[in-house]
Amino acid sequence: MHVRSGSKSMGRTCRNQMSDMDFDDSNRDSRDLSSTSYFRNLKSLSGEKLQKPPFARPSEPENSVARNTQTVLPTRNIASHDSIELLNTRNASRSVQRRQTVDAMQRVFTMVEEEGEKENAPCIKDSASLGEVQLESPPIIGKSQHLKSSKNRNPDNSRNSIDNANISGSFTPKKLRLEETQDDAKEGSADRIKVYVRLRPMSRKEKVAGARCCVRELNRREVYLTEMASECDYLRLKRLKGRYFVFDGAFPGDASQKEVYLCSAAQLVEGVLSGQNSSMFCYGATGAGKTFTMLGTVEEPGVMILAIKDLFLKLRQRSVDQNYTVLLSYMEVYNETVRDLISPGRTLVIREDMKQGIVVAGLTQSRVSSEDEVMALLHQGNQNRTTESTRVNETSSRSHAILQVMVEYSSFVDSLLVTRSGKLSLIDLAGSERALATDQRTMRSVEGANINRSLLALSSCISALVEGKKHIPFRNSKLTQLLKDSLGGACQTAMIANVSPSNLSFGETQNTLYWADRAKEIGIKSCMANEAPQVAGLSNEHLHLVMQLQKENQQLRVQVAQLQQKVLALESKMMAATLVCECSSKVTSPLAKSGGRLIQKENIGSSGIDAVSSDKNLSPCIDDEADGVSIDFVCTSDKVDSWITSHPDHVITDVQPEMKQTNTHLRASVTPSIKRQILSSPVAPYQKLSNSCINSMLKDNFCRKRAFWDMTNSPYTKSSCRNVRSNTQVETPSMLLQPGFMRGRPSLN
Ligand SMILES: Nc1ncnc2c1ncn2[C@@H]1O[C@H](COP(=O)(O)OP(=O)(O)OP(=O)(O)O)[C@@H](O)[C@H]1O
Repeated sequence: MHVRSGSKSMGRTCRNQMSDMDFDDSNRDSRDLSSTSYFRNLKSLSGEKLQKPPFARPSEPENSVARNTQTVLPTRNIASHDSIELLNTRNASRSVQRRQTVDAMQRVFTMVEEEGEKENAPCIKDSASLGEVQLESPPIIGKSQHLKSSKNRNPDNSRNSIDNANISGSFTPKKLRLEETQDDAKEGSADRIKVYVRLRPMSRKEKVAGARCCVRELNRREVYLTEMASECDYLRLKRLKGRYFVFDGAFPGDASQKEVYLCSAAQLVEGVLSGQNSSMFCYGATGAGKTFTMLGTVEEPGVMILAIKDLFLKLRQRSVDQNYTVLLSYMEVYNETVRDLISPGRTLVIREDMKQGIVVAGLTQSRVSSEDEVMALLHQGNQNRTTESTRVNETSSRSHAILQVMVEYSSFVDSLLVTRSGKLSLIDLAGSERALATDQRTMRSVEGANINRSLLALSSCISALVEGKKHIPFRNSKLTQLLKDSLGGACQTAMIANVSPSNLSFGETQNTLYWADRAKEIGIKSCMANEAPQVAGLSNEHLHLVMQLQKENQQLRVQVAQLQQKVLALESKMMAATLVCECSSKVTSPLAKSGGRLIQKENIGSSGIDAVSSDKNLSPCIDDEADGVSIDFVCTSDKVDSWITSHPDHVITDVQPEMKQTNTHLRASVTPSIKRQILSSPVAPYQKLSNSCINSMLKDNFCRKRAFWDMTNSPYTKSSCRNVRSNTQVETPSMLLQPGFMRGRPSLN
């Protein structure tokens, strides 16, 4: 009930405004009229080309018509006139009234055509600002574009709507602004919300129902709304009511999606790329074309898709080394709850953060790197979005959908490397709808009530912002809470008001245009760009060098991290192996006791080295062999043969002449008992070796086992392991400096 009365009150406001425009014949002599505006009204009321009425007086010369116009319809200086209002000749008889109307139309028609030839100025001058598409200004109605050219007109505008009413030849002055000039629009648009209107084509359903067009787009900025009964029905002209609205842009039914995007949202994408927050939302009655504008279809993608494509294109062009991050989130406000559309689940909570502004806690932020990924996420989100068939729209959105794209990238600005970040919010609001008295309280009507409630809250916020109130009731609904940044913050904001052209939706269209007109007055705070210069005072060349070095540094960091990981892995393996060896040298394996072979894994011979160190006679080194205990030892070369003969069962795996050729390095696979014999017996065939011999042998062995140290320029590198031996005598390779590495390593002296 509250909702309905609210929307009714809005309607009443508009109706009252309309009734204010009724003519009053008693003011006839004192009224003013801007002849050009009057002409425009007549034109717009009477279609493409105003026909001369059949009962006009053709014999009357044109100059006398113009003179008469000056007399009957005194024309003030155009610059001093912002609006016109035609008053109703209530007391005049019907025939007189009709005659007056027709006379006035004819006179003004002639006069304005003369004026138009003199002025002949283009209507839209700033089409270059629309990007690639140079919007022309097709004159929808005759030469009304002539009327737009005067810069002197209406210098102190803040509201741009024009009210008029019945056309009966009676006029009364009304202080309403006629229009903004292009320059005014440019100046004023910097610090206020930009508002656009988009008409959709008449639907098949409306055509079947015999609907007529009640709203027209004029010269890409103005919209004329009229309740006309028939465009050619002059008999009823007196009853016609109409109103002009001037916006930042107006799109007719046949405007393409690209045109709409370039004119309205492309500059928001630019804003985001320059480090600002931008947002855009579509507002209007159900079935007016909001979702079509925002999402569009596969053949005709809407603003969301075009903006994302544009964003990625520009990011690739502008970011240094493709260094950019794009995060995307998609949510809906359904029945006053916020839901994640990418990962649907629990309802989300809105929080207000001092730094970040409005934040939705727990909302998924997906990192995306291409348009295709965004499309996939959008598709996924739209499948989760709540849409239902309603009386008016077969695929009616039952929720407000909000797509947020966070961007961060680095680029060069005036030889400075700058990192910028911005947020783009694209919002497809659910449509307001009229609940009928006969409607049952179904889920649809509950949804409708919630939608209307949030839109009512939005209109309250708009009113409060326009009136400059201290308290803005953003907290009245989830939608307004989420839109707080867009409406009342430092954010570039654009609104597209979608309207149906059908006279069957006159009330909704009037309402939408009214609120769109009000929204135009909402100021926005100046937006500070979120940008951080990285290096100051360097030439371009140096900056490139810095970038290159940063990149190399990054790569090296990755490599170092990878190597560190490898080192740590090896270190842990070595420590484990050391422990196993130490245990095996102290405790006799049960396998050995049973005469079997002891298997030692990862044995690098530390126990053998220990034995040598303690014994000083031998230099055995126990190695890991899969099928036995391997022992390395050195004996004098002349004893090798006799040792081999006396131990025929033991396989000699390696015989190498030792450095000085006097000793031979032997490796034998032996049983543990023989190994003990070798280790404990100081007698031949083992030769007592000097420390230097042992060291050199150990170094050889050590090197062979640890070939991966080659990369560290180890002086122990053998030619067999590595082709190049380093000349640099580095005692300890850099990688060995890893903490804990030395613990398991034998002393080399
Ligand atoms: N500019 C347009 N050109 C062609 N078709 C349009 C246009 N605008 C809207 N339509 C069509 O009108 C119908 C209703 O549009 P849409 O679903 O976008 O309305 P809506 O405002 O989002 O409604 P609701 O608020 O109920 O979700 C759709 O079939 C859509 O294809």
